[in-house]
Amino acid sequence: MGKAQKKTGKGRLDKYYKLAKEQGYRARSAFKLIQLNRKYSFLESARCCIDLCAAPGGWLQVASKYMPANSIIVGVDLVPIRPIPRVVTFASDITTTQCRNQLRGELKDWKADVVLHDGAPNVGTAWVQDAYSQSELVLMSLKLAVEFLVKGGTFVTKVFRSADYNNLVWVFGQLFGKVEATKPPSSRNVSAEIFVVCRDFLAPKHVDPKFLDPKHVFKDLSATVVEGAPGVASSHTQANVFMPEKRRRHRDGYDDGDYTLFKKVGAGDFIRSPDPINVLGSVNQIIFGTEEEKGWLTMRVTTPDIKANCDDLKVLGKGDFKALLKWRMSLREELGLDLKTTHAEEFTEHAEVEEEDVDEEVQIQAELERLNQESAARLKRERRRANEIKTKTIQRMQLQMTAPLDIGLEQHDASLGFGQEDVFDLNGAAAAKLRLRDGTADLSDDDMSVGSHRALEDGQDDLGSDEEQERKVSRLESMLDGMYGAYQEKLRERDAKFKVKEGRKKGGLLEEWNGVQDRKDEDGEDSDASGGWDKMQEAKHAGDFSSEDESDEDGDSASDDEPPRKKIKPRQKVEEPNGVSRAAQFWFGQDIFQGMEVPSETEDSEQEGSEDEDIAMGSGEVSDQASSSGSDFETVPQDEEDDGEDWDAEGEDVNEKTRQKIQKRGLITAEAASIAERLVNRQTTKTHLINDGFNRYSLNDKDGLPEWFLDDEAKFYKPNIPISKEAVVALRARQRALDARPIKKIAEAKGRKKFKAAQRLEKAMKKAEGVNATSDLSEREKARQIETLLRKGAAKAKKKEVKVVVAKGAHKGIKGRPKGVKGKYAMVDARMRKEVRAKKRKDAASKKRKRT
Ligand SMILES: C[S@@+](CC[C@H](N)C(=O)[O-])C[C@H]1O[C@@H](n2cnc3c(N)ncnc32)[C@H](O)[C@@H]1O
Repeated sequence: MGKAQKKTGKGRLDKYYKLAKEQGYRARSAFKLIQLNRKYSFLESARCCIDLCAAPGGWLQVASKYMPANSIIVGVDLVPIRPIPRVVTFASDITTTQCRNQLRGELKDWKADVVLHDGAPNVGTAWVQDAYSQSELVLMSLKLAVEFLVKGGTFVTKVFRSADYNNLVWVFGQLFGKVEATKPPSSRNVSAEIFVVCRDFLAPKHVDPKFLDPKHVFKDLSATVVEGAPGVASSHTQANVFMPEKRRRHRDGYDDGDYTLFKKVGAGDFIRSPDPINVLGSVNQIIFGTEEEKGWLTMRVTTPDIKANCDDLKVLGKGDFKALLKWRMSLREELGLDLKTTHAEEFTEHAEVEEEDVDEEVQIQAELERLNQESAARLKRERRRANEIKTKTIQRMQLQMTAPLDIGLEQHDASLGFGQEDVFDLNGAAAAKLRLRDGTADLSDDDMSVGSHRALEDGQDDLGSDEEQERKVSRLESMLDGMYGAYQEKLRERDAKFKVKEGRKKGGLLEEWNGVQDRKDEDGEDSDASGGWDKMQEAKHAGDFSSEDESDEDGDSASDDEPPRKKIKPRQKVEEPNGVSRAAQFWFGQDIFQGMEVPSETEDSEQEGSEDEDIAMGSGEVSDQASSSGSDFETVPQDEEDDGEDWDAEGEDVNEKTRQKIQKRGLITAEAASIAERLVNRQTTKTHLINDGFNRYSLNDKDGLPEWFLDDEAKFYKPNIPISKEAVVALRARQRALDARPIKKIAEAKGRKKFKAAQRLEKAMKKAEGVNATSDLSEREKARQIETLLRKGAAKAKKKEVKVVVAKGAHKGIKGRPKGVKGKYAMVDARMRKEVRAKKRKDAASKKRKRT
């Protein structure tokens, strides 16, 4: 079996649909006749053709094209057909004598060579029009064919593979010499339709009227109709009300009578029927006709929803059917047809009565059990509450509703538990300790957080000791750091800017002006850690503090002569007068190097002269340059830790990188640009800048402070450097110029657009060639079609908008296109969004759990 095709949506717009559009046919069904004619060639030789059920006129168009000129073509349909050249049409019901008379009027005494019938009952429109089933329609068309066909003529009809099929073919066989059933390629596989081509009409002088009487032809099938009566639906017609979407069309054709009869059932029948599902699946409406049924309408159980559901069962969804069945159950209980459901309370009462009989011991046992259960439930509740609080706290943090600092202050935050008490409520901790010692701790496992557990485990430890306190604090700190990490992670996910900032920080591209900083700042490792104070101290120890003014002078004069950017030089290492850096001195000063000659760094240094200025605008740094002049200061021995800090082998590289970046990109912050401007205009000097570096922000001791606190400080606790209007304007102008430059992506997008346009045009050209090669079209028609194709090819195909329809209210349970919705649509479930979000949340939570 071939792959099932969709009969709705995109499946409908298949190759033949497009071909029909391209070739100007009104319906894709035109290709069915083309293909049938290709196989049996009945049109070319025909002089008169009757098309029964011809609207919108696809078959008529084909007939007019393939039949010789001046032939007679008559089309009939219930609905009017737009005029077609050389074709006579009228609107009529082919099952009526009026139609027969009209045909007679059109043909006069002519006989038709071909009678075509492609009729299908208009399911879902007027019930009257659907009074005949497909098979009956076929028999009616055969009746007309028998009357109007010439001897040897051809009758082509559509038949659905149903139980009637064989009977119909038998009748055809009685009237025609050759009867063949075929399914043209353009007929969809999903459709049960089949075409029967009856050739060589025998034109008997007398046709037994029974051959054309549905009652006789479909006689043995009448039982099915009886089966379809309300309340006793046949298994064939019964719909699976609980899984309507899974219902499949039977391969042997339409369900008989399923679309031709509008069935009603009395509410009484539904309530009393032993098989309510069958009733619901086979009727369209439940009515309240009798007095008894009308009485049910006023009952409380018969809600307005139930009444509305009864009105049209075909539009109901699963929930509505369930409601109807529940309603039926309630009514049956009321009517005494079913026993009332025994309620739980009744059982309880019963149990209580019995309890009086059981002896005291059992009662105590039960009481104990109850208490146990109660306490277990209480514990569970508390645990849940603690979890909720914890989740909320984290959520609030993620939503930036809580500063991380607040978490520590939330004394009742169960998630932080005992450790928190230790830090913020020492009395509480002491009391807990006492309780533990006295053995009066009445805390159950669940009453304690992680912290308290640990406290219990370390029961013997002295909680009041400083070490213990420190341990607790550090535990809390690490917990907070962990939470902060999670919070930052979230921030990073959400905020692209944050990512960029962090990246810059890591890359050592500090953009803000932070005053004079020590060398380590440049590494981006311990930014601000020692501040200007350390720098000053360092300079002092290095013995260059006294020479500052001197170097200032040099610096100033240099800045006077040249623009500041030229003056930017790689950072120099602080050197001792003997040419060895202080760090190297310390290193080689260790015992192990005793007696060895200390190498001179100046030899290897690429730097030229120590008096060079060291102004790094891009990084917002102005660093002092140690003078090489002799020192009047006593060198204070450094402790070992200092050594590590001062050892800055990569410092020069980083500075070089910064310098290169500035050279490449220029000054990128308004602060840096303003300072540069002031330097150029001699409004400030290097000395001033250095002095400005010693401010209240530079002398902060940041050791041991938590990361989140330092992050916050870095954002808000920093000097406010004045920026000039001109600097801002200049930077903006540069940014605008950058923005205006065509970027690679735009160029790529343009290229793609061009490429697609070329592709479209090429496709249109190919189609046009196809049209040109068709022999069926006149030159004029060809020209018109080619023009349309090329026009369409040149235009960009518009993306069709998809309308989203929520499957609730009136749309609930609807299959197929909802009312009033045109074009493409997507049916969505109202719950779906919530469920998808909940699933995402759960997945994320479980992932996180796995990670930790
Ligand atoms: C599939 S369409 C026919 C398409 C047509 N062969 C074409 O190519 O355009 C079926 C047609 O049967 C018509 N029909 C159904 N019952 C009819 C009846 N009793 N009398 C006349 N036409 C009827 C419908 O109005 C509908 O237009």
